[in-house]
This record gives sequence, C-alpha cells and structure tokens, in this order.
Amino acid sequence: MDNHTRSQVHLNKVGGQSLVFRCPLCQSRQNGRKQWAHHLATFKHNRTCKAAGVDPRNVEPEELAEVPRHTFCVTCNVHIQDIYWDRHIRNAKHLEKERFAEFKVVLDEAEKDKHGVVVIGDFDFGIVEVADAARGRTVGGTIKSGNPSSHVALVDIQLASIKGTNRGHSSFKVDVHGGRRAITTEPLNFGVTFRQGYIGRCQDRLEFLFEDKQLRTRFVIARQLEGIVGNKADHDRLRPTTPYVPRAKSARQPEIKVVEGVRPPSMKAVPYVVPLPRALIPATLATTLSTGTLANKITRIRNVFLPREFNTAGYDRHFKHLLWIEEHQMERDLEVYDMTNVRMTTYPPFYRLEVPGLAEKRPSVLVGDRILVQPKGAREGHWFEGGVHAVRKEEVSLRFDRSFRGWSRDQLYNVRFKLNRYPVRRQHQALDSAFAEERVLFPNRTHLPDGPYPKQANARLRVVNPLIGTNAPQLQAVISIVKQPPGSLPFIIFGPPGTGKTITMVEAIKQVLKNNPDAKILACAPSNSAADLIAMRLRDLSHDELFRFYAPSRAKDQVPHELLDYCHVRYDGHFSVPPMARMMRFRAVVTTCVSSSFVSGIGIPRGHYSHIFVDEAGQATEPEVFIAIKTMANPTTNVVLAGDPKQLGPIIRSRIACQLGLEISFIERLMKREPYGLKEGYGYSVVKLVKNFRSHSTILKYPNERFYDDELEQRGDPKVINGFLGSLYLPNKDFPIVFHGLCGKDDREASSPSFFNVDEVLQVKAYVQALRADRRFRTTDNDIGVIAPYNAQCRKIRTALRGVSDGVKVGSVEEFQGQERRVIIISTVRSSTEFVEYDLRHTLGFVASPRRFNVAITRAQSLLIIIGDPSVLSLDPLWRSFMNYIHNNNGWTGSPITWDPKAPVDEAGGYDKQIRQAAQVDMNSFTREMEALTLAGVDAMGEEEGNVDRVYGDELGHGHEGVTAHAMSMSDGG
Ligand SMILES: Nc1ncnc2c1ncn2[C@@H]1O[C@H](COP(=O)(O)OP(=O)(O)OP(=O)(O)O)[C@@H](O)[C@H]1O
Repeated sequence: MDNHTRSQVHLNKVGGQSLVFRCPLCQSRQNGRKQWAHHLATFKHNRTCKAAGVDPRNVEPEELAEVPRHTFCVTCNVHIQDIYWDRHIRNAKHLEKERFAEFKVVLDEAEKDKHGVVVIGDFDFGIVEVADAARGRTVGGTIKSGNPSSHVALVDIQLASIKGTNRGHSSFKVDVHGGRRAITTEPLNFGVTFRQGYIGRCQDRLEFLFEDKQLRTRFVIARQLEGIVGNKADHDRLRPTTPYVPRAKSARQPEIKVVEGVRPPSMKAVPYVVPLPRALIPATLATTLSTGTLANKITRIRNVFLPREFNTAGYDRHFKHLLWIEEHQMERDLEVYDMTNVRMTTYPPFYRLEVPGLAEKRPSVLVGDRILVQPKGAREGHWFEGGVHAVRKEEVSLRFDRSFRGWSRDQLYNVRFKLNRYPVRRQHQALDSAFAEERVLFPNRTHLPDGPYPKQANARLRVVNPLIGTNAPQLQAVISIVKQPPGSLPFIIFGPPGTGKTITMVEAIKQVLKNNPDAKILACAPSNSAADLIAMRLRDLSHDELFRFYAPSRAKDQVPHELLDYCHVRYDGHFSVPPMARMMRFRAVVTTCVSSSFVSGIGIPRGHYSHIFVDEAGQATEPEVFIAIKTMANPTTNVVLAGDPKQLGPIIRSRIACQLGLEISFIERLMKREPYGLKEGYGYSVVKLVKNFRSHSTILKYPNERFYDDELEQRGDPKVINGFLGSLYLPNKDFPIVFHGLCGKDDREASSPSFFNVDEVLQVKAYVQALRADRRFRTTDNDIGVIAPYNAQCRKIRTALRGVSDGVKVGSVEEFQGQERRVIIISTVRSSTEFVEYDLRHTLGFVASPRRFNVAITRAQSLLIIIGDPSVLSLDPLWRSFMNYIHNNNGWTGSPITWDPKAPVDEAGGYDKQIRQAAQVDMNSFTREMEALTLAGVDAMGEEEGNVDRVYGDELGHGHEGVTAHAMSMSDGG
C-alpha cells in the first residue's frame, strides 16, 4: 500500500468547507481569509517581501480549491486541520502509532487458526527450576484439520529467532516426525522442549507454514513460546505486586494560604544562631522559566538575569540564578507525585499518610520535610502544611497546626509534596557572603608562588601511611599541601579511579595537623558515604580531635558503627553538635558539602579552619562545594580538592541550568585554568596520580584505554588483585571478569517509575551464595558490593539477600563512587530497548552514560561480574566494545551473543541511531518475513515500510536514582 492509499485509511473527513490560499511569495498555505490577513502581517512574510523587493500589501494570494476543513485520524483519534493532514501523517508520532497498530494486526492474524487448521497446545512453560531447565522440559502439541476433505499440507516448522539468516539464539527446540505432510482430521503430534542451563527467560515464536493446495496459497499459524528459568518462591516474593500505573501530572493551582505545620523535634537539634535567608525565586525569573522554548529561555536568562561576564564580581549572581533555575525544575518534578482523593489515618497528634513509591525514594521524603494537605472541598488554594515526623516503608507521619480539624476515616484529601528548601537556602546563604577572593574563585598564573615547589628531599615528613612513602606523586601532593603558604590558590589532587586520591588527602590532613599545631581542618564530600570513608580513615585521631557531623534527620542505622563515637547524639537520639567550647577544639570536622554550613550556622567564626578539604569534588556542583568555602574561608584559608572529572558529575535536573554551566563541577572548571596545567602547576597547585593500586590489570585495561589514554599503571597488591584467579565462577581462570548474559524482564510496580529485573536479582543472589559458600576463597559479606542503577532493583536485591548475606553493600553507582570491594557484581537491569530512551532522558541507567559506566566498572579489586542483557547493552558502542573485550578473553557465560565479537564496533553509531534501527527491525522483520512466505490471497499483509522515527512517550520527567540533592539534604532547620 503506498502512502497515498494509507493516508486514505486514516482519513475521515469531518467539518465544513473553507477557502485555502497559497502565498505566492513564501508558498505557505493559509486556511481562510483571516489566516491570510494574519500571514500578511507577520514578520516572516514581510522579510520574504523585502527579499523579493515587493510591498507586502500588494501581494495577492492564489486561491486554491475548496477543501474540507477537518480530517479525523482514525489511528491517533485526533481532528486535524486539513491543511496539516500531510504533515500529520508524516509525523513520527503518527507513524509510531500506525506501526504498532499494523504490527499488532499482523501478529494477531498470524496467531489465528485458519483454513480449517487448528494448532493446539499451551507453550507457556512458566517458571522452571534451574536444575529442571538444564535437563529440559517438553510439552506436546497437535495440529489437525476440522475439514475431512482438507487440502492443506504442513510445509515447514521454524523458530522465529533462528530462521533464515537470523543468527539468534533460542532455548526452544521443536520435534516433529517426517517432512512435508497432509493435515487431516487425524491429529499430528509435535513436541516443544525448553532447555536452558542458566537463569533468565526466553521468548520465541513457533511458526507453522502451511500450503492450501486448492486455493494455491501459503499461510502461517504462529504460537508464542515463553519460559522462565528461576526459583518460583523467589519470583513470587519479588515480582510486582500491583501493576505499574504511571502517574498523571496535573498543573498545580497556586497556593493562596498555607497554614504552617508542626516541625519535628530534630529540626531544633542543632542550636543555630545564624538565620537562613528565604531566597525565594524572583517572580520575573519564574515567569521566564514558565514560558517559551528552551532556546528562548536560555537566551533571555543570559541577556536579562546573568552577569555579562562570569568573573569574581558576577560570581554570586551567576550561581544564585542557576540555583533558582534548578530549584524551579525540582519543584516541577515533584508535581508528578501530587495525590488526590486519598485518606489518612490518625494516632493523635499525628496523621499517617500512605505514599506509594516511598521505598524507592519516588518521592524522596525525609524527616523534617513538608507535605501540603487539603481536605477535599476546601477553599481553592488553601492548604495545611504537615511537618514530616517519621518516614516508614510506605507511609509518613505528619503533624499539623491545631486548626487542622474535621478528620474522619472517610474524609478525602489532596496532597502536594514540597521541596525541602534548606539545601538551596544554605547555598544561597553561602553565595550571599562577602568572601570573593580571586585566588580561590578564578585563580590565574599570578597566584602561583615564585621559586621551586617544595621538594621531597627538603620536606622531612614522617608519613603516617607507609604506602604513601612508596609513591613519589602521592608524597609530593602531601608535601605540597603541607608546605603551601596560608592563602594559596586551591590545590588539586587529580587522578583516575583507584590511584589513591582519598588516601593522599587523608595523609595530607594528618600531616597538616602534625606539622602545624594551630591547624584545623574542615573536610567534606558530596555524599555521606564518601564523607564516612574520610572519617573512617581518620580514626587514628582521638575523640577530642575528630568530629563527624550528621544531619539530625539521619538514622543511626545508616551510620557505620565505628563512627558513632565520633558523633554527638542528643538525649532524644538525634544527631547534633557538642557545646561550642568542645566544637572549637576539634582539629578535624568531617561532613557532607551541604551539611558543612552547620559550622557557620552555629556561630563558629570565619577563618577558624585553616584548611578546607573536599574529596570526590567532581561529584558536587560548584555552589555545593562553595558552602564551606564561602561561609568559612578567610584570606589565609587553604582549599584542597580531590577528584576525577571523568567519574560521576553532579546530578542536575534542569536542562537550562545544565546548559548554563551548573553541571560543571568546580574541580573541572579549575582544571581548565592556566595554573593547573601540569607543566606550570605540578607541585604548586596540582598533582596527578596515575598508579592504580586497586584493580587487577584485566579489570583496569578497558577503562584505562577508553577514558585515560592508557596512562594508568597497574600497581595493585598481587595478594589482593589476584585473589580470585582460578576460582570456580570464572569461565577463563586467568581473567577475573565475567559477563553473565541474561535475558530478563524490566518491571515496575504500582506508581513507582523505578525499574527492577527479578531474573537479574536471582542471578545476583546465586553469585553471592556461591561466593560465600566457596571455602577456598573465603569471601565475607564486606568483600562484596552489588551495584544497580535503579533504587527499585537495589531494594529487590536487598530483599533477596536478606537472611542470606545481609552485610553485602547494595547501592547505586553514586553510592559507590570512591568505594572499592574485592568483588563487584553489577546488575544492569535493562532488558527492553524501549525504556532506554527513558534512561537517556532522565540520566539514569548504564547505557549511553560513560561516566556512570566508568565508575561502576572501576570499583572491583579482584573480581568483576556483570549481569546484563547483551542484546540491549550491545546497542551502546561503549558497552559493545566492553562485551567484545570480555568475550574475546573467554569471560562470557549465560545467554550467548548474537554478533561477531571480533568485528569492529561502529563507534560513531551512537545509541540513539542504533536503538531506532533495532526497534524498527524488531517490528518490521516479521512483516517482511510474512510477505516473503505468502504466495497470494489472505496473508498479503506486507506493507511498504514507513520511515518510523521512534518516539517514546514522555512519561515521568522527574527524579534521579542514586544520590539526589534531596537524599543528601539536611532537614535540620536553621
Ligand atoms: N601508594 C599506595 N600503595 C599501595 N596501595 C595504595 C597506595 N595508594 C592507594 N592505595 C590503595 O588503592 C586503593 C584506592 O585508593 P583510594 O580509594 O584512595 O583511591 P581513589 O583515587 O580515591 O579512588 P576513586 O577515584 O575510586 O575514589 C585503596 O585500596 C588504597 O589503600
């Protein structure tokens, strides 16, 4: 069918007639006189006139034939102005729908019994235990005709996955005796066997090709085959309990009156003396952000709101606006969680509200947050604020003002989640401060000291960590930091993963304290896990010297027990700060970047800390890093940053803020400045570390080549990095990387958009059990880390490991940045291409995210196991080359690959293009095959293939997995 006839199919004329004009100058079509008059007045038209040298008023339209005014598209269910009809049917959205509609028809048609022939049998194998599946399970089926004088013959039986030129793989096999044979009323028996030696699922299509001799036509009857290898009890425990229903985003009406709620006691746990600014988004900026295209918004923001130049004078204004832009987006992202017509229960004075998705941090709610509640039928715009006093698995406890009355079991409420503004207010507070020293904000060549940099020979340092003494660049970094005169430019410890940045920073902290009795340190990191790592390594300081500050809302069970003695816990169990005199005596205070504002908040004077250290500085936004610097630094304070811009950067939700630079971390910006060139700055302002002490050479090889120009040297301790060579799970005993191919299913449940993949959960569990049971290698829970890109998957893995290996750390890549484990198991989750676009949009997942990929694969010391669906991952060139690397080294197991791992990878292919092609091939191949099979008549379903531009529904545009700004926030008032 050609495009013309196809368009007829969708054309239902509705509505009356109208005049259509064509503009002789710009050839555009105008529907009716009014539109024509408007067109004449437009800028574009006037420009065309000017170019043609005519007066626009003298242009007469060409009158076109009368056409019907409206057309109704039966595929998309929309009315379209007739003049736009052509455009509509070329439109990707329409083609998408049309493709699906046609494809469905084709498949449905194929599955129907026809020409009197019926195929009987149930080919859904359900869940088969691993041992049974390895032996193979067979089910029977029959083919027969209902017509005693049938002229139909069975010509062929084949599996869609491996027929023709397809190199696919199938775990199914079909047994049928004899070749071509007549189909009569006598049943013809056949058997389908499902045999698979590994966890995961297999789907295929069994196609029976028949010939009707009387009608001289061939036709196909198809049956879907499906089998899952796994454990039924685990599947029952982990599968979605309620089907996923995307939440609909409704436009919020403005809040007119909000009655303040009662905040939890933790909000008063820290005795703040400096009030926080409100820092509300300026109305003009909010209006700009709500109207126009992305490009227009960016241009207007640049022209109207941002300073002309990004320099010391305009620094605060620049970042304050970027913060507001980001906040505006974060607030909008929360709208999707709004709930209507929900009930609450009460246990006075608290109210309990069930929040679907809470466990996956969708939405993320912390103690101290605010949730607005409105009784149904209340006055428009009037809300009660509920202070969040407790957060449980699926519900929160709220406390309202006394004027909140009228609760009953049946009363319905509307609910709005509000952004916790404390983190942004703290950043504004810091930006409002007077600190604006160029040597920190925009260091240049003049800030480099004269003379030679401090050399090791003259330094005479007695290192605390003997490892540092064995590596010249690390030692140099420590010496340079110790010897930097007060008021120097920021010092950067820069290096790829596992090169010892954190231990160098920790050694530098200890040496500064040792060599300068007056020195005091404020050490920060973007996440609690990275801050914990610093604090753990500083534990040789006494309890009077080291203080680890946690936000009062943090739960004690989230804190490593070794650090509890270094914290201050109030009588009511909340984290807090000790009395001021004691606080002032601590020589090192460790906290997250956002929480670092507490020091100025409780009244510790600027300049109290001689040094501010920030580890994993590439993961924080610049305003986050500057909370500590801007609130506490004075002209003598030195700043030290450690990080690697090739690892995870800050998570930014607003595309506008991203494009205006909020995504670039402070360390990344500094590294591009003159004094940080390795020639000029080595030893003065920067030291680069290139010896990797973490990983086995085979684990290091791929990221080293891809991200670090092969400059990393492998220097890991052989006792550690060779620890799993020869182990049972390695397909190649000398190559400690395993790619475990697994075809699973990515699921979601209820209203949480977070993904999980039960098949992969089971495989992770199987590996953990095997590792723990293997006496030869003696692996403890602490040796194993499991990384997954989605909160829901992390939660399911934790559930599966409960009672099996509770001590195994399971977390997102963000939580693993800076961490290492002897064994890392990565569950990639994705098993369908259609969700990858979703990941790309929401900066989730592993595909097309090189930084996340880099961090994930560089955490393992001696064994790296990746569980993933090769067919999906292979669409990303980075993943495909990585899988080829593993395959070519015989590290592959599980579901086999369907491509040639020796063939060069199309690096420029890019994920977008590849996924489009894959989706198209997937949808069209069956149609094409059917065309080829069909001689004539009933099965002529092949159609001209439209150029399907794959467009995915814009689902939930909110939230990030892993560590969000919210997850790192402190809800402790101020
Ligand atoms: N000089 C050294 N000799 C031997 N081992 C070292 C040395 N320096 C660091 N290590 C070890 O290397 C590993 C990685 O160190 P560290 O965590 O400090 O690296 P990093 O650069 O901060 O890593 P990431 O970039 O992943 O955060 C640790 O196990 C550490 O003990």
